[in-house]
Amino acid sequence: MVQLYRQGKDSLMTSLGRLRNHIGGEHVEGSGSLFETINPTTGLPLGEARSSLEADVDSAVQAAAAAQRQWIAMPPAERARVLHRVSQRLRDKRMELARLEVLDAGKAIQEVPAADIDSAADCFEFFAGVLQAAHGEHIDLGPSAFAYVRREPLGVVAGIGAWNYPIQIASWKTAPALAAGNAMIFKPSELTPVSALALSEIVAEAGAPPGLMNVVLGAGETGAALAAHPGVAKISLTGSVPTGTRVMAAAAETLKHVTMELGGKSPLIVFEDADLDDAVSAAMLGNFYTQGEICSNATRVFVHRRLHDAFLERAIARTEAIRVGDPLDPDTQMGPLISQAHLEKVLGYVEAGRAEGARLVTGGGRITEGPLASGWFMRPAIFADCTDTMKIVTEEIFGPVMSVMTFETEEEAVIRANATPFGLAAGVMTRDLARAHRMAAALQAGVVWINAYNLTPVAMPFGGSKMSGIGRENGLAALDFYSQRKSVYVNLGSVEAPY
Ligand SMILES: NC(=O)c1ccc[n+]([C@@H]2O[C@H](COP(=O)([O-])OP(=O)(O)OC[C@H]3O[C@@H](n4cnc5c(N)ncnc54)[C@H](O)[C@@H]3O)[C@@H](O)[C@H]2O)c1
Repeated sequence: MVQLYRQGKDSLMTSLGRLRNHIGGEHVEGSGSLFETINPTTGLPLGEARSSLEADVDSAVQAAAAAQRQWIAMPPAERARVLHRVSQRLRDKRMELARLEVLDAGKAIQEVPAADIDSAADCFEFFAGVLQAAHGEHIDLGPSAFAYVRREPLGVVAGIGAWNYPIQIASWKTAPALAAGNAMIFKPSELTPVSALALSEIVAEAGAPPGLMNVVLGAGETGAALAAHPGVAKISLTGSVPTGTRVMAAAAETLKHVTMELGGKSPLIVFEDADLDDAVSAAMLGNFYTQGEICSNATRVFVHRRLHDAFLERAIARTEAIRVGDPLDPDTQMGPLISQAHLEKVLGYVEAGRAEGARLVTGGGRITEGPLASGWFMRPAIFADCTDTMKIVTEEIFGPVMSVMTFETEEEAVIRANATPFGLAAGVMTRDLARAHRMAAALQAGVVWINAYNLTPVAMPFGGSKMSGIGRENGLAALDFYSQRKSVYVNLGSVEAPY
């Protein structure tokens, strides 16, 4: 078999040809219709695959169940070593994998080795480390009884990924799932199917039983088949809120556990005492990293009235200096959006912002000239004079569009920041640490950054509140979402019965 991750050459014209499911250690074609994955830089196909239907998902479930039985029979230290080897192989293949991800997702090569590949490797390393320490409990029930609580795997779990961080999402789900003793069936986004296949090859090469990580390719119908399958004990989805509610409803039919990593419309609050350059840096990271295609992005930037003009001036200058271009060029800071449909959606939001009276102070147009014209490139945009009810301020855009608003008081900032059904993340920029921690407690979000933005070390739990999600990835918390507890009562005396 030609290893997939060796095929990713430097050239933007690379074609990977036919991609196949990875089920039980075999590369097998799905039984549905053909779909293409497009390189967003060129608009040309990067590869094609047949989508997976119920029968394909069923064979993945059988393979995963068999692998899970073998996996859980291996001593924990041996399982931990497999995950360590996955982490090491990810690091060894860092640049090859990064190039594949650039071709498939259009992310700038300047970002991918650290933000995507290292994050994936760090995650396997972290869960390899904690695997042996995932203990149960002992409960003292007096002289003649005790109980213990076993932490047990769920069995076969499924992950469904979004397209913005393909290998990172696959790893953030697979590493804790395997560490907790489960087998994984992962369905990457149909827009970015490549790197999950590379990851599953690496997991197999690292000594996992064949079928411990399976990959089924396809779009919503494949995901729906996973959510409906009675042999799947848990679904972890990274995607939009509408998909999340659909998947959760489907999972309810067979009472599956769920983790939902969904969308957001997160606030960044810049107080009058913040370091101005740091505040602009945080806002840029929270809006323009990965073309603005990040769930936790701070797309509502509340700047204290006194700092507003200076903030805007510096933010505009730095945004106009962003180098948009070929994502394989190490100097490029922003690549193309993921697809033509997504580009049109984002540009539609720019139009909506204008129509509602927000002031477009920079960017916002598609790049229609030169070599970038054939891909899905746009100039990063900033809107000033936004109000809380505008469409650009209330809806997730998932592109490089920053909305800036002003505020006067801390109380006002909290109320306005929380006035959204989303609750993924928030940021606070201030030199006043008492205020920072007051804000952290008051903001309705799964993650709050103080004087930082969008940093996600794998030891820190990540996830959303309100409509942004259920459950947590990363950190020790993730193990709880991939395991179940079994209480065992042990009687040391005689059995007392009233009859
Ligand atoms: N909270 C997080 O950690 C996080 C991280 C990244 C992205 N996201 C969110 O993901 C969204 C962007 O990703 P997207 O456009 O791929 O989202 P999406 O909801 O369109 O698709 C997500 C995944 O769900 C699958 N899917 C679609 N319909 C399905 C169905 N009925 N049943 C099962 N699976 C189905 C898709 O094929 C894809 O693999 C944004 O809203 C973003 O905020 C969240």
